[in-house]
Amino acid sequence: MSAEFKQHNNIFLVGLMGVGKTTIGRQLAAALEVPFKDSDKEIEERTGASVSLIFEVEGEAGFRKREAAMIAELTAQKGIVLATGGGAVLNPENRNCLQDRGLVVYLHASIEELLKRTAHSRNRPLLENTNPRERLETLFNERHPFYKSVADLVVDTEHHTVKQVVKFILKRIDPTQDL
Ligand SMILES: Nc1ncnc2c1ncn2[C@@H]1O[C@H](COP(=O)(O)OP(=O)(O)OP(=O)(O)O)[C@@H](O)[C@H]1O
Ligand SMILES: O=C(O)C1=C[C@@H](O)[C@@H](O)[C@H](O)C1
Ligand SMILES: [Mg+2]
Repeated sequence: MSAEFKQHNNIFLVGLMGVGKTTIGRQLAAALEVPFKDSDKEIEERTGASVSLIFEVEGEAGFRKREAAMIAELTAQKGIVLATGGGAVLNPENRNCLQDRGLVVYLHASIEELLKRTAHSRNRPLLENTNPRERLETLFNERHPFYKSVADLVVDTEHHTVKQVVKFILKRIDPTQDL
């Protein structure tokens, strides 16, 4: 069984908006029969406001503060699958929490694919009122090194189905599992 997983029994998913953290995280948690947590959703529940509204009222800096507190709290738990916010890796303390407390999986897809997946999305304030392709490219260039630096495993979600990705991660946790 993978050492990073065994110590805390946690899986943390990182990657850009639309890459599949929530979709894959839910299915992975169901397969492992453990709770699924979504950092963005936990922040919304705690605050009583959508991510978009938090950005509007408190700015990105206000959101990042709430996110750092939430990442510290959630990664302190054991036995969860956590979908992090796309920008969580920007903060060095978040990166330490993720690296030290679970198996970190970087989900990856091309900008082209992410554009398609986020085309009709709401509640992604960083893609509003902007050229989404340019914005995603900038975010990718800025964040890819951070995603890579925290990741124990990188998985392509563009050329594999959700089911295949889940199976791949499960195998990595426990290679002896017959899936
Ligand atoms: N192979 C795949 N893996 C993951 N998602 C896929 C795949 N193929 C298609 N999708 C679709 O892509 C979308 C991914 O969105 P999802 O909300 O899971 O991403 P996210 O990483 O959580 O984004 P955000 O950071 O904005 O919360 C979903 O609509 C999902 O059905
Ligand atoms: O990529 C980002 O910076 C973000 C991604 C979302 O998950 C949310 O956390 C928020 O919209 C910011
Ligand atoms: Mg999500």
